[in-house]
Amino acid sequence: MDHILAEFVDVCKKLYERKYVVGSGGNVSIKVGNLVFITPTGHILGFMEKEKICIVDMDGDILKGKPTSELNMHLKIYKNRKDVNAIVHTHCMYCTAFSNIDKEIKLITPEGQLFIRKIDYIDYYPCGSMELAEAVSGSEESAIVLKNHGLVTVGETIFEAYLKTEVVEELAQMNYIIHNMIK
Ligand SMILES: C[C@H](O)[C@@H](O)[C@@H](O)C(=O)COP(=O)(O)O
Ligand SMILES: [Zn+2]
Repeated sequence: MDHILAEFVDVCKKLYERKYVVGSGGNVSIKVGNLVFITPTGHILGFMEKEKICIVDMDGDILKGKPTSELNMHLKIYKNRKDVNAIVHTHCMYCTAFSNIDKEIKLITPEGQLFIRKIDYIDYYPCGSMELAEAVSGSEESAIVLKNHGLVTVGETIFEAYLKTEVVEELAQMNYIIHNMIK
């Protein structure tokens, strides 16, 4: 378990380092059996420590700490998708910018084709709301862009969910560059 939590912390720090989140934005979770290990609300991912990781059971009972305000979103995704054991939510700037103008991100790179079957797009719902949780957990895709908010990627492992965040944000950047080159 210790090494799993160490990987969790590493991913949180990398998300912050790569500027996929700033401030206390973003949240991460992993499901191990009936338990969900999840980031605390209002915490800066760049300073995550194992001891700060919250624990919630799949019924939503909080066993440790004060979990993210997006707890319902994480739990609903786990309940709806048995193939998912890890969730990464970030505020990737290029993805979010594309969502603001309702422009789809084309899967133009080999990684995009290989790792991202399709990107789902959902409307804006208030952060932490049950509406947001319902909308995101209703997707069958592994990359979901939240309008004017950010990105959620899911995977069997935390590294798979993390990798998809990197790939989708790179796709968004590449789309942006190409769009501006042909102007
Ligand atoms: C406004 C919130 O920061 C929202 O963006 C939320 O989705 C988020 O990313 C961080 O919220 P927590 O600190 O509660 O995890
Ligand atoms: Zn957010």
